[in-house]
Order: sequence, then structure tokens, then C-alpha cells
Amino acid sequence: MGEVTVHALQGVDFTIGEGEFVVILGPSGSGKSTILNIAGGIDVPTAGQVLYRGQDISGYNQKRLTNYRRNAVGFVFQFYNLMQNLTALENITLAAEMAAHPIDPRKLLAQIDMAERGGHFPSQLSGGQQQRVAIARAIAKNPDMLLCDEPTGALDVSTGIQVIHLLKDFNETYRKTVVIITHNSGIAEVADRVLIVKDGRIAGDRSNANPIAPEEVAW
Ligand SMILES: Nc1ncnc2c1ncn2[C@@H]1O[C@H](COP(=O)(O)OP(=O)(O)OP(=O)(O)O)[C@@H](O)[C@H]1O
Repeated sequence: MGEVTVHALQGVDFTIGEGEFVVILGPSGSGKSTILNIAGGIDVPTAGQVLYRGQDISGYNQKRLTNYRRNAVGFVFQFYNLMQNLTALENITLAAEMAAHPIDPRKLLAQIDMAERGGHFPSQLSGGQQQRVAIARAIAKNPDMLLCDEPTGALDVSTGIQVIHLLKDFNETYRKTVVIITHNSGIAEVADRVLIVKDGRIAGDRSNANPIAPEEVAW
């Protein structure tokens, strides 16, 4: 930034295994979003490697990065980022149509308990309902991993638990990798593995032998 160099991350080195449910915890500004955006091919690191199934995506050109984002990764954001002029079902279908091996959008709509709400626009849905649609949209592409940046940050406790449930179900039903960034250390107890980020570095990396159910999270 001008004269000042900000090192968003420094010497970060970790591996996430296929099918793992990982929570990344850390204070504001510690570098969590930067990690997620680099893993998802939204940001590109200035140095280092980002290996996905043995391939270094940090060396990809824009076209290959687009393909990577399209097929390998599903994103879930804090404020849902749904297309406002499309219905819930259309939002999910749009993502499905982009992917090579999508999951049936109507089946997902039923799974998120919104079969009756497919024709509603985002402005006609609650925050929790919008986030469920956003998760269904991310899952519809049938990606190898879901990257979620504060997915419960804008939700009340019971809706937040419902959202964590949905992410856990996806992880267990499809054996897909889920990575969640959160400020909420309670959510970390649901994960198989917890990464702690501090000042742009990995300050902790622990496994949970007995992850708790989303309902048991002390919010
Ligand atoms: N576009 C940018 N330009 C300059 N500095 C940035 C930019 N984006 C992030 N940073 C800096 O990089 C560091 C890491 O930011 P990052 O957003 O990854 O943190 P975070 O842990 O996700 O924070 P939060 O929990 O508040 O979202 C911070 O010091 C931040 O100020």
C-alpha cells in the first residue's frame, strides 16, 4: 500500500486432506481470508506454491484458474452474494450449468428444506434462507471443496447452527472437503481439524479426536 508493504501472509505452510472438515480461526486481519482466497484461486500469492492434487495453481494462467474455480471450488460468503434478479432455484441452477458434473438443483433445494421457496427472490428470503441457497449453489457445482468465509457471521445462533449442519452434511454425504473461516471458536469443536492463524502465520494446527455435533456448539 503506497510506501508501506503489508505482508498479509508469511511462511504459511499447511496441507488439507481430501474429505477433511477444517476450521480456520484467527483475529481480524490475521490473514484468514487471504488464505482462503489463495486456496480458491481468487488471489495469487507473490511467492510460494499452492498445490492442488499435485498441481501448482499459483502458476496457472487466467483461463486455467477460471476452470479451477469453476470445477474444483465452491465458495460461500458471509453476505451470501446471491444474484438478486434471479430466484432461489435460478441461482442454484446457474451454478450447476457452469459445472461439468453438477448435482440436481431441485434435489438440493429439497435438501436445504426450501422446496416450496424455489420461486422466491433473495429479497423475499431471510438471511438464513439466503445462506442456505448460497450453500446449495456452491454445492450444485459438485466441487471437491467448499471454501466458506464467515458463513454464519451475519446469522443468529439457531440459523448459524442450521448452516453448520448443512456444511457438515455435505462433508459427510459426499465426502468432500469443507474449510470454514470463523471468529467463533465454538464452531471449531465441530471440525476434524483446526488451524489457528495469527499475524499472517499458522500459529496452531490441531486435530479433534471427537468433533461435536453442530447442536452442541456453545455459540
Ligand atoms: N487489498 C488489500 N490491500 C492491502 N492490504 C490488504 C488487502 N487485503 C487484505 N490486506 C491486509 O492483509 C492482512 C490480512 O487480511 P485478511 O483479510 O486476510 O485477514 P482476515 O483474518 O480475513 O481478517 P477479518 O477476520 O477481519 O476478515 C491484513 O493486514 C489486511 O489489512
